[in-house]
Amino acid sequence: MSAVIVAIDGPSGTGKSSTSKAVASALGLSYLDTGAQYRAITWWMLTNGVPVDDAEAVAAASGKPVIVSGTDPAAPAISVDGADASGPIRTQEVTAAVSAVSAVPEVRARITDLQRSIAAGAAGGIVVEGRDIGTTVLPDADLKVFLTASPEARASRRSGELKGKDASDVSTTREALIKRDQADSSRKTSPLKKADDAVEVDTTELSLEQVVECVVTLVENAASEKSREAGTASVANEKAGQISK
Ligand SMILES: Nc1ncnc2c1ncn2[C@@H]1O[C@H](COP(=O)(O)OP(=O)(O)O)[C@@H](O)[C@H]1O
Ligand SMILES: Nc1ccn([C@H]2C[C@H](O)[C@@H](COP(=O)(O)OP(=O)(O)O)O2)c(=O)n1
Repeated sequence: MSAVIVAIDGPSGTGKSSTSKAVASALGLSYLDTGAQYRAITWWMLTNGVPVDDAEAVAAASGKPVIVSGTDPAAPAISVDGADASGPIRTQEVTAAVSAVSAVPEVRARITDLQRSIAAGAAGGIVVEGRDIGTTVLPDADLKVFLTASPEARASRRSGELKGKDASDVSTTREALIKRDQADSSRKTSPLKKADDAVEVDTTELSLEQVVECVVTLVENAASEKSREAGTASVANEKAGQISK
């Protein structure tokens, strides 16, 4: 299969991470979780005493942390200043602060550069998941998928991950999700938005396996289209070469 670049965007709990990892593993592609990068920079701000609601302070510190992302879908990894950050970036404290930090333009510029260089270095192709991959980070991606699901489905999936949950957890999770969606969709710089040329997949009534199957087919079709175009372009170049001789 040709080295395809796949962008998977959508709000929280639509299945981006699970789908992207499974699709990348099935097709031998690299994988990048861009939400983990925004969580990592947020965690660094919190642990270094930067007031996360002060956009100027966040902007001034945005170049300091060294964030390194792994791209193996079977072993997602992220470190900050050399320390493994995969556990700490999933705390409630980070989740509550990440929308504010990721709305700061200097933070986005820095993380976007990092994402583009990782994608450019993935010689065998990559699945990149986030909020603005199709619209801003990789607007020339070979395939763009926008996952959606009802707020109820997303909240019940997310609260299903919590330990010792009770009935009130679903509604609390639902409120927190909706608040984060609103913040992520209404920020000025690169908001959460479906790209015009993205394929929208509503996952509300689908199992994870069905979503993975659907996206694998979309990627395979995009890869065939890409190699067909490359073939057509090389024939055209050959012809142009013969004409110019
Ligand atoms: N189609 C689906 N049906 C049921 N559960 C799902 C589906 N897709 C994902 N999940 C589950 O929902 C939770 C959130 O999925 P995740 O991939 O982390 O979403 P996102 O990355 O969009 O926030 C995970 O526990 C995952 O296993
Ligand atoms: N490309 C991206 C990815 C994530 N973000 C921000 C906005 C999100 O609320 C946070 C966290 O993203 P993450 O994908 O980890 O969130 P969930 O898995 O949905 O909880 O990061 C972003 O602004 N742009």
